[in-house]
Amino acid sequence: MPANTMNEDLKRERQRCSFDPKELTYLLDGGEEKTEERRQREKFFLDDPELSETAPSDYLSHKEKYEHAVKKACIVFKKVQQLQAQGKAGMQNFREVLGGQLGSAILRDGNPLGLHYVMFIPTIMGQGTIEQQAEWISKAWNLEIIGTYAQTELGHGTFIRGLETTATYDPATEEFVLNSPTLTSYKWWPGGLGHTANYAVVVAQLYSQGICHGIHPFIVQLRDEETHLPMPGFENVRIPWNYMLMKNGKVLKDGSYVKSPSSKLTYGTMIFVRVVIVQDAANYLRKAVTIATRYSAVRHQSHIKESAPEPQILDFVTQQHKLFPQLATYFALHYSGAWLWDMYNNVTSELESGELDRLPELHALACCLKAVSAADAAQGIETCRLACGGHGYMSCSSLPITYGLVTAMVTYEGENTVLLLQTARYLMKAWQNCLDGQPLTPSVQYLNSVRRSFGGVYHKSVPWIIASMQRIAAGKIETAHRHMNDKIKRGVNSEDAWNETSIELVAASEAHCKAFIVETYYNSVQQIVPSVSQQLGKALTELCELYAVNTLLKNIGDLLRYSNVTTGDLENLQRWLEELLAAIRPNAVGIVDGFDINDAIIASPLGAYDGNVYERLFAEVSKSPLNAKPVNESFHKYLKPLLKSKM
Ligand SMILES: CCCCC/C=C\C/C=C\C/C=C\C/C=C\C/C=C\CCCCC(=O)SCCNC(=O)CCNC(=O)[C@H](O)C(C)(C)COP(=O)(O)OP(=O)(O)OC[C@H]1O[C@@H](n2cnc3c(N)ncnc32)[C@H](O)[C@@H]1OP(=O)(O)O
Ligand SMILES: Cc1cc2nc3c(=O)[nH]c(=O)nc-3n(C[C@H](O)[C@H](O)[C@H](O)COP(=O)(O)OP(=O)(O)OC[C@H]3O[C@@H](n4cnc5c(N)ncnc54)[C@H](O)[C@@H]3O)c2cc1C
Repeated sequence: MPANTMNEDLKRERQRCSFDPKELTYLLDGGEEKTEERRQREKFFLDDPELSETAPSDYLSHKEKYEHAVKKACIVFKKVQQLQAQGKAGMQNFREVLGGQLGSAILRDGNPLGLHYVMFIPTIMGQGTIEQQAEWISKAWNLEIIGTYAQTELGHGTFIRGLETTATYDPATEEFVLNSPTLTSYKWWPGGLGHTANYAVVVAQLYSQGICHGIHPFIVQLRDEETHLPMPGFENVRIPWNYMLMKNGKVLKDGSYVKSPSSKLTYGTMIFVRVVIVQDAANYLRKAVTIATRYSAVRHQSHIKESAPEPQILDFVTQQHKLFPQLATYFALHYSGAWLWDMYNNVTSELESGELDRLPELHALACCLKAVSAADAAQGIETCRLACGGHGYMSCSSLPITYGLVTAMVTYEGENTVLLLQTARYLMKAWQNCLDGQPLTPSVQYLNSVRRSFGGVYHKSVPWIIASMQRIAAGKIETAHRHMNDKIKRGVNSEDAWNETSIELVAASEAHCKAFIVETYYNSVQQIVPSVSQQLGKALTELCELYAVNTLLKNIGDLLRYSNVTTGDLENLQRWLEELLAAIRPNAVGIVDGFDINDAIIASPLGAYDGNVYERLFAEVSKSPLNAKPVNESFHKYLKPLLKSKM
């Protein structure tokens, strides 16, 4: 590949961008100094020859991939320790390196230590007493032990009250006896459980004095700390009394049970991970849209005008309509994720002082935001793959693997439909409160105002769109509530009525979440615009408008059903969408440059900063061991005899 050449199209794109991409980078990182720190950190990891790929891991066997990942995870851990020793690694850096964008670039096929950091340690922090934290956290931070989070069983993942593993307290020995007596009670899915972890937080049904007290977390040793040989299986495994994490519910030594202030505090780690997922989903989407946008600026094909040269595919308006909403969705999820992270931290500190009032609202928002961000990011990444035509299908484009990682988010940490139904429970209660004139929590306040006014004359503004989306959400909430109650009035019991109404309940929950995202995104941009250059402010505003208009237009049916919008208004919205695509077009490459994603993290010949797409693609396929010899052995072994036998 010619050294230091920059693709001419990308050069031109960069010249025509109306703002300085560096300003966007600093904004997203939280300041120039933070950008510099991040870049240094990335360099520290990515320039390490032991961490850089010699050959793509696609060509390794399953076993080799695992061993490769463990080796790299250990190198990463040692490097994090070095940073910590220099006072350069805070919690956020830890997250970024062990998971997140940087981590997933280094550990492309997954991080064997991921669950240790994202669930094992947070569970001990959230569910352990001070003494238990003192005992386990430092061991875990220093990797003297490796943990995982073993909740899901072969038979139950969603319905955790149905878990079959039991932990029965024996006051005679002051021990718990753990049992997974059936095939369906086998712990199944926990990350790192197979070969990496030697400890786990095991979620089991607590029995004491003959009474079942529901699910609780226990620390269980899985493997010998020296030999790593597995401990005997889950049949009558005895663990000491203080291995039950007892910050919330507890068993006293005599076997009496002390209830937690809320049984749902046991579910705290799941809320934490759902919050993290919103941010992660956004980051994966921005990587995919960076790849697809740069590629679309470099790729020329077909004609807009027969008389003109083949255009950049980014000039097709349909291509813009595929990609620019994904750019905007990144920002929408980024700001909603940041908002949720703040709320999570505030509510968590309230919980520490015994205040539980805001837990239901946090749970309702974390559930729907996790569901919508995972689904939208997955769909957005798939759209980016499709937007790259055949080359997007190649595994070296990084788009298929990115989609694979994000589509898993739809299922883990609470399957999306199930989580949307959790939010719907909250919304049904909120609507009843609204009807009864009871106070509403901030995220559902809009129900009151929407109930008072059904209409609202179209004007070309995001606040009008927010009001329309809230109207749709309130309409769907009201419809689901009414239909469910009609069934109950007709004699259907409430559980069956819930199930029979669940399609509408899920739709209500999604609509509520989308309205929340648009409003949060808009408020965030309103706050940012005065502090940035006029050019960047304009670009950020256009993206926010695009997200709002596009989201509303995707719900035309709902808009017609729940508001007094006219077909003329819809035409205006369509025109506005097209104007925004045209306005964003000159800045598209500048925006993805502003994400400042290192080429090694992009890891795609289609999306590198220099735009040398074809040269990089060629270099990539040359790495395949299949292409090392001109004739593969299978020709002599199978094809040739077959060809001969036909002659
Ligand atoms: C220490 C810091 C470390 C920093 C991090 C450092 C490094 C990190 C390294 C890397 C990270 C980087 C990236 C990580 C990104 C992604 C994560 C990667 C991997 C994750 C792998 C996934 C792991 C898993 O999947 S673990 C298993 C998860 N399982 C689930 O989620 C199960 C889903 N099911 C449930 O949650 C529940 O069963 C349920 C569906 C909610 C139903 O529960 P149930 O008890 O039946 O409740 P019910 O419906 O009857 O409702 C009762 C009542 O309770 C309320 N409720 C329910 N849940 C909660 C909750 N969580 N909180 C509060 N309240 C809750 C519910 O609304 C009801 O209320 P009401 O009666 O209506 O009032
Ligand atoms: C990549 C990956 C990593 C994972 N890591 C871990 C881990 O580290 N630790 C751990 O403990 N677990 C882990 N899991 C398990 C994960 O949390 C569960 O798979 C997830 O919670 C979904 O549960 P399930 O598999 O039982 O799905 P199911 O509940 O069986 O879902 C199947 C279908 O049933 C529907 N359904 C189920 N219940 C309802 C309902 N009440 N109402 C309406 N529809 C319903 C769902 O919507 C879905 O369509 C992981 C899973 C994956 C895929």
